[in-house]
Amino acid sequence: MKDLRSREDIELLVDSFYQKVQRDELIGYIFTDVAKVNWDHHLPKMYDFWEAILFGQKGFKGNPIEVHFKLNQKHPLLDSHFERWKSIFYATVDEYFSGEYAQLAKEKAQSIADLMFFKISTLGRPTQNKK
Ligand code: HEM
Repeated sequence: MKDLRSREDIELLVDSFYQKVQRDELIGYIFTDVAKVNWDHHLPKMYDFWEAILFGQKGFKGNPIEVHFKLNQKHPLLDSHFERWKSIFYATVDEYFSGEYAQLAKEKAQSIADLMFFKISTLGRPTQNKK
């Protein structure tokens, strides 16, 4: 199996990840019904995000903490949601890629997800962030 090395690889990973996310019974509706995500807009943004995280490219413009903070106010994001997000992400990486960068993608996803949940649950609305 090949490693995750190019923009094309990231596109495959991100497209496949969000296809699974949309169909997921625990978190899918947050994307499709709560946030009503415009995928034509969101997917290219996520390609840029992962290209920045993994390969240091400069294309990503956004404020993920702010976006999820607002989303959490609309609909509480729980620890269980983040755990599911991570497990789908890891499974998708492992389905297509293996190697140093595949490993890095999973480690970065974990640390960003955990930090994001920590910030949301401590600075956001603490009483709503119980499991
Ligand atoms: C249960 C967990 C999560 C949920 C429900 C969630 C949901 C969302 C939603 C609804 C958006 C806005 C999409 C749009 O309308 O354009 C978004 C944006 C985004 N998400 Fe998440 N997300 C989660 C976890 C994560 C994690 C762990 C990461 C990173 C590792 C991440 C990275 C991003 C980025 C980079 C954006 C774009 C931010 C921007 O536009 O500035 N998300 N997410």
